[in-house]
Amino acid sequence: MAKKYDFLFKLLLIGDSGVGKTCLIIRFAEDNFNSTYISTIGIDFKVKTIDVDGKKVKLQIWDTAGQERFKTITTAYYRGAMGIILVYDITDEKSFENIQNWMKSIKENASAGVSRMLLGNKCDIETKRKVPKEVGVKVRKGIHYDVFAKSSICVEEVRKSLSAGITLNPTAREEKLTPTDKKSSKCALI
Ligand SMILES: Nc1nc2c(ncn2[C@@H]2O[C@H](COP(=O)(O)OP(=O)(O)OP(=O)(O)O)[C@@H](O)[C@H]2O)c(=O)[nH]1
Repeated sequence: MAKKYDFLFKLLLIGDSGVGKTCLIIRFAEDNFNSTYISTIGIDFKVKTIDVDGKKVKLQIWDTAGQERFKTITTAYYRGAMGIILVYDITDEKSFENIQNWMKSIKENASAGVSRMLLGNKCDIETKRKVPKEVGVKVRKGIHYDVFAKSSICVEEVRKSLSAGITLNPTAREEKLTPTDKKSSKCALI
């Protein structure tokens, strides 16, 4: 059977429980939103194929449970990830403070030099914002986005940046993971 993609990338979403990781993935993969909160148990994934420079790039996006009790299961998936997306809720200061702990967890469990992206979710409820936009940018130094899974507009911006951040290595064999070349990308991944 003919292969439907040229490259496969594995991405992982991490962050506190309830920040909206599942909603972001559903918005990204299915362009949908559901306000009912069903906490993720362990780990799940969705697949989305995007076009980058005329190549079909299959993104396998892993959704991890934010709850502490699933940490042993979820950290086992860090190693295989090429990009890790850290998510916090802009209306929840604690979820932003905890980004430091999630970063520590990346250091301990992921491959060295894995690309990272920081997303502040739920910016549709700007009136309840607790984490100033500038703080998010300053703390992480790299590129940072405020998004909302509730609308596809913000998420579309991230999709474009993800595409720009993915650098396809022409010498890599198909189906092999290709590391993001941070120097040459514009780059959503920090
Ligand atoms: N207003 C608003 N609510 C959101 C947004 N994204 C997610 N939510 C809500 O936040 C709640 C939690 O969303 P989830 O995506 O399940 O959160 P999670 O981070 O996957 O949580 P765990 O699976 O427990 O780790 C749900 O009630 C969502 O409807 C958003 O952009 N705006």
